[in-house]
Amino acid sequence: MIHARGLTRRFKVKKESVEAVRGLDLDVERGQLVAFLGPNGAGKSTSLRMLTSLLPPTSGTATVAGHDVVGDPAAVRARIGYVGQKNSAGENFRVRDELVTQGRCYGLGRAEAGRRADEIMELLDLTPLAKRNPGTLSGGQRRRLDIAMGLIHRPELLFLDEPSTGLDPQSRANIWEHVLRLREQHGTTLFLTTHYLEEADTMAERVVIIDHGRIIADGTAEELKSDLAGDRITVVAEDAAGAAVAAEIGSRLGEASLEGTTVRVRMPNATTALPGYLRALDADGVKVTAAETARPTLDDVFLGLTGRSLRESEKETA
Ligand SMILES: Nc1ncnc2c1ncn2[C@@H]1O[C@H](COP(=O)(O)OP(=O)(O)OP(=O)(O)O)[C@@H](O)[C@H]1O
Repeated sequence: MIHARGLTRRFKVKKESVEAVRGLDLDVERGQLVAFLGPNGAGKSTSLRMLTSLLPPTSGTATVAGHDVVGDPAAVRARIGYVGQKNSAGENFRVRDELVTQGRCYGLGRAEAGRRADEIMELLDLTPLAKRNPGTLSGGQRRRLDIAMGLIHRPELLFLDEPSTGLDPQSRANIWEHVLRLREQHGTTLFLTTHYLEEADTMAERVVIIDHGRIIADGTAEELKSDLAGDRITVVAEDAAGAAVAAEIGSRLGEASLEGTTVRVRMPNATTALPGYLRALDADGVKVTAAETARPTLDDVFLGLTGRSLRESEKETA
């Protein structure tokens, strides 16, 4: 459904050249749900704009829904939907009329556009809101309308740029419910960017992480976490001397780091390793005041790969 090779985009800013995307290689099969993650300025939107044929690449190629984004952008656009970060519906018409107008823009006849609007409102639970003006909808309802606008022409592939940003947790969950339903009922391929690591972790079957314009990780959330981050044991020793011994013993089990009286050890299978570790500490006379194990998060994956936290990078560049 998506095949990109060496996709690159440079921007000229004054006399400087900014390499927003550097040689993106990506294959997405039909029906996949891919979350595209990365800090601000990593190149997510630029990649999306190239894949949706809105922005020509500086170099490289991409075939999307069977057509070349540069050679045949109209064919690409007819087969994909794109839901950007900004609202796509205006405020002049009622919800149903907005959808019908959008359908007409895609070349549907009046009756067909009406049928399709009704169908899509049903799918996204917008039917009770058909006569409302978009300006009066809640954030979550408005976002569902944006998604409906992107689906009016039955695209095989839907790009969503930050579909749940700015919504409260309940509305976010509701958007996800609808996105998953879309995939289940229609087999739509979904490619979305999100800032919410937990959402990408639990909802997407594949996570692609981009940083400084390059893909640095690609796999299921589980694969990335066990290959690139590992579990973590944290123990707090009673004093610094004990912590130093705990770090030394920990380094035999995995990658140990010491901060004050806290020792963190990264390793596979922390829960089964913990009892043995605590026994070894006890045998060496180290007094432990707290101990816990944690499964890694996608943020740990990013930290392991770049030495930066995704959340910190977000704050720095925000
Ligand atoms: N039209 C443009 N002109 C100049 N530089 C640009 C342009 N568009 C993007 N860039 C630069 O390219 C880099 C990648 O930007 P992009 O918007 O793709 O990142 P992003 O990962 O989508 O970020 P965000 O999460 O903030 O949306 C940034 O350094 C940005 O400043």
